[in-house]
Amino acid sequence: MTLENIRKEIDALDEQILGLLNQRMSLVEKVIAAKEQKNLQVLDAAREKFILEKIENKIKNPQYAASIQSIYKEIMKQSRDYQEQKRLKE
Ligand SMILES: C=C(O[C@@H]1C=C(C(=O)O)C=C[C@H]1O)C(=O)O
Repeated sequence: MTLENIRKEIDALDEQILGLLNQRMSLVEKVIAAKEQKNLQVLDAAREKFILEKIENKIKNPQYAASIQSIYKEIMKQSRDYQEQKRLKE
């Protein structure tokens, strides 16, 4: 496989990842209102631990584990930061 072809596949996957991240953020938007109704704080450490454990079991190559876990930690951090920013604006 040539570099050009590999990058074409990466670009196609990035399209999918972007679509999913857009969907994830719009669900985070709904989480904000749901948590406010129940008076819950933004951070739910138990939920994040559950997500990270679930992910760990789905990683096919153990060599990717640290990278994928870091990506997920960052996704959840950005999700929390977004929620906090929204709360500050209200
Ligand atoms: C989105 C939520 O808020 C936070 C962010 C999470 C996430 O991005 O998956 C998970 C737990 C919370 O710390 C949630 O509570 O579901």
